[in-house]
Amino acid sequence: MKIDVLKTHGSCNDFILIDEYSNDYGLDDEKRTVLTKVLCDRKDSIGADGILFIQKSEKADAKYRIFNSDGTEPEMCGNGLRCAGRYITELLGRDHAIVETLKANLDVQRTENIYGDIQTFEVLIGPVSFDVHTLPLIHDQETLENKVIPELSPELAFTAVSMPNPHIITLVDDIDQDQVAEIGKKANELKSVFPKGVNVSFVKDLGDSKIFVQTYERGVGITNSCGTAMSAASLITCRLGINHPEKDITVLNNGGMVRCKVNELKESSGYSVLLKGNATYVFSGTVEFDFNSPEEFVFEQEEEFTQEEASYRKLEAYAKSAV
Ligand SMILES: N[C@@H](CCC[C@H](N)C(=O)O)C(=O)O
Repeated sequence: MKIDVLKTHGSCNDFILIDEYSNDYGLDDEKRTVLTKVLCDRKDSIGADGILFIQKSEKADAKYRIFNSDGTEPEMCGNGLRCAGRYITELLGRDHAIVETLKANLDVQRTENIYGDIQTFEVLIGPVSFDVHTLPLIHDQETLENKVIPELSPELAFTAVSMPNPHIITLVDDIDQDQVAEIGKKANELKSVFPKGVNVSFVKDLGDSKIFVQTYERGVGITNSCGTAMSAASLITCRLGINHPEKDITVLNNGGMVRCKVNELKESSGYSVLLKGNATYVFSGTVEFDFNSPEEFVFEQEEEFTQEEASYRKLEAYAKSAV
């Protein structure tokens, strides 16, 4: 069968988008898992951190499901939601859409460019919960805030939060990528504490409402950035009194930069986080795929979005100079 694919990225967290809204490819979850594992392989395939499947919805304008590169399906993906949101709004000919995700229907909206002429979208991340059962995290208290998890590390203090996918966040003076990889891998092997795995982020405060975030993603590994992690990190710095709710926080990462704004929800005394950033198209093409011999797929590239990529390189350079 022939499947149209679109390569996109949000802060260089990259995804292959497959439109099941307009096309009936007859996919079921087993096939989606096979497609994801084969097409996301960076050595012998297109390569990506995950696949975004765009589908029709009975509750919202459209639905998106994200599969991590290892074939697992998480509850949510912030960078992916901006890319899916751009695609859905373009498909529907609008600037705004409500998108169904596994746990909530979320708002996606085109917004002012984050830098130069870069197409920018904002998404409202939630529901947010500090209740350890929502991750889940096996712990003897209801919440874990700025505390050591002895099985993971004797010295790093973590906060656990679901966005609604599971995150633990630690604030450090300097980020050592090898340590992020080591602790991230360990946390995801520690099933007695994190039965469903966890995204692990290290955060450095740069002052002046700026932070740098590096994440080890469940189901992927180290990525250039993770949207829900950057939203969680912004929230945690507000809880620690480093940053402030209702004020833009610039979040730098290895793939560029986004802006987050933490909203305090008066009615529930909870939070949501507004995540603003690029939704960039890289190339489109088709994949000739036979599920009986998945490894023998043939990919043909059709269009390269060179202007978008060139504009994004300028943002990357700016973000590097801002660290
Ligand atoms: N990259 C994402 C998060 C994707 C899901 C994550 N790996 C998980 O398993 O929870 C983002 O931008 O939020």
